Amino acid sequence: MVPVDWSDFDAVLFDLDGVLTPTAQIHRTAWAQMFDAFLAGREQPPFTDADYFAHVDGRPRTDGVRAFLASRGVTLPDGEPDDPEDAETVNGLGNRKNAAFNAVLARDGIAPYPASARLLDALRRRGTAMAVVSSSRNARLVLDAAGISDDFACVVDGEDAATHQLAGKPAPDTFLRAAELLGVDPARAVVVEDATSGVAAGRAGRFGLVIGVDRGAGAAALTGAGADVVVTDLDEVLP
Ligand SMILES: O=P(O)(O)OC[C@H]1O[C@@H](O)[C@H](O)[C@@H](O)[C@@H]1O
Repeated sequence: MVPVDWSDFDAVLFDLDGVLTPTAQIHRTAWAQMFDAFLAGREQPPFTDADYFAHVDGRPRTDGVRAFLASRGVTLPDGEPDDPEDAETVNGLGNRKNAAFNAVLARDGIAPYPASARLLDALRRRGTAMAVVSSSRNARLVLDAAGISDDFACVVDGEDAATHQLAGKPAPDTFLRAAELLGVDPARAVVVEDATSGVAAGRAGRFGLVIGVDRGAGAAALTGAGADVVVTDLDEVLP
């Protein structure tokens, strides 16, 4: 157990994919499927888990496409948000990956991590305010599919970030907006993240505590990005 004095905090801001639901794995597989097809045509080695954690994890969709392509020395035009899935543009590649993600979600559904569900229950009983802060434009769909939407007083997702022109993680803007919507001081709020980009966002926003959940990014990388504590599952911080 990692001791967290929950009486020091009024709110908890949870990332979604990889923190509350195992959807990071679905995202990672969908990214690999799309990028591997793209890279094969350019005689480049396949997309690896290390590529995912370093360049894509936690970031808004098109930021992830650009960051990974840049790491391979490839630049594509942005194109338009409604580009077809076969367009060789940043948006086209993102749309292709999104179709793969949604196909798996529709086919398999999703349930929360059991330990995450236990922490949500415990915090709800304590009366702690809770929000979801996700870069994903699919966050509300995933929350509904997992049956946990009602646990959260507010959700700030990729759609909200676009509407309000908020910079994506690793910038702190989406977390700060959630704190504002909840009416809490960031110093009295906890950020829970599995991606180094998200941990860095929590640190940059000067939140009271940043909990890193190691789902593959690695404890050293999460600590290096600014996590105060790193756990492997969320029942380690149950009140
Ligand atoms: O493509 P979406 O659903 O808008 O999601 C964007 C990103 O959302 C983040 O939550 C995931 O960690 C990333 O893997 C994903 O790429």
